[in-house]
Amino acid sequence: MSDESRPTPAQSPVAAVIPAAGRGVRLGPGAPKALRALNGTPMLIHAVRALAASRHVSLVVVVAPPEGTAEVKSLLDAHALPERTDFLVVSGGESRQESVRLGLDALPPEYGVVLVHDAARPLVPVDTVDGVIEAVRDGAPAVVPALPLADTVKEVEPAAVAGDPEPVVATPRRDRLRAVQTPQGFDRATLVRAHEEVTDDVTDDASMVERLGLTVVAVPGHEEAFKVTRPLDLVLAEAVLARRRLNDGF
Ligand SMILES: Nc1ccn([C@@H]2O[C@H](COP(=O)(O)OP(=O)(O)OP(=O)(O)O)[C@@H](O)[C@H]2O)c(=O)n1
Ligand SMILES: C[C@](O)(CO)[C@H](O)COP(=O)(O)O
Repeated sequence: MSDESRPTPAQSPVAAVIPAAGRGVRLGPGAPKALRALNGTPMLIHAVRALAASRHVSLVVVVAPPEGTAEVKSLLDAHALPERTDFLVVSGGESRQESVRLGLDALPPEYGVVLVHDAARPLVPVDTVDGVIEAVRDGAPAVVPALPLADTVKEVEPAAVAGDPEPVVATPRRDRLRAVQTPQGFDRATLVRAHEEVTDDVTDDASMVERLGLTVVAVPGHEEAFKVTRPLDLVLAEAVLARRRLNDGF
C-alpha cells in the first residue's frame, strides 16, 4: 500500500503489538513471565483480553518467546477471545526493542494506528486503552498513559557495586514527573521510522519518537495498569482480580 492510499490515523483500524518474549528475571525462576499464571490464566491471555476489549482493536500481534511460539498459539486457541479480533504470533528478539520491531514487521499494511502493550501489564482497563487510541486518532504521533508519582525521585551517581551508597546528584521537581505505562499508541509510520532510525538503548517506544524530535503526549494512565515485575506484583495482580470478581458479583 502506498503512503497516499494508507488510511490516516483518524480513519484507520488499530493493531496492538504485545511484546511477550521476556524471561522475567526479576520475577524469579520459572516459565517466561508472560506464560506464568494469574488466577489460573496465563498473564499473556489477560493482556490480550485487555487489549481486545477495545472495540477499536481489530488485530493483536503477540511477540512470543522464540521457543514458545507453538505454546502461545495453542493458548490463544484455547481461551475465549473476541471473534472480531484477529491474532498473529511472531517470534521475539533479544531485547524488548527488537521484539517490538519484529511485531511491527508482521503488521498488514492497512493498520495506520499501532498500540504497543507489555504482556507484563495484564490488567490495563479498557478505558485507558481507548483514551490512548482517541489521542492518536486526534492527531498525536505518539501517546503514553501516565500517572503522577507518589515518591520523590533522586538522580544518583550509580555505585560500581550494587548495594553500596550512591551520591545523590539531583532532585527533579516531582510535579513535572510522570510514571509512564502501556499501551503506548502511535501513528504507524512514525513508530516504524523511529525503529528504523533510533539505535540508542531505550526503555520504551515513545522515547524513540522523542529522539526523532516529535512531541509525545501523555494521557491519564491507571493504577491497575501497573507492570508485573517483581514477586510482590503477582500478589497485587491477584488481589486486583479478586476485587474485580467481587465487584462483578461472581
Ligand atoms: N527480549 C524481550 C524482553 C522483554 N520483552 C517484553 O517486554 C515487556 C516488558 O519487559 P519486562 O517487564 O522487563 O519483562 P522481562 O524482560 O521479561 O523482565 P526482566 O527484565 O525481569 O527479565 C514484557 O512483556 C516482556 O515480555 C520482549 O518481548 N522481548
Ligand atoms: C515500556 C515500559 O513499560 C514503560 O514504563 C517500561 O519502560 C518497560 O520496562 P522494562 O524494564 O522492559 O520492564
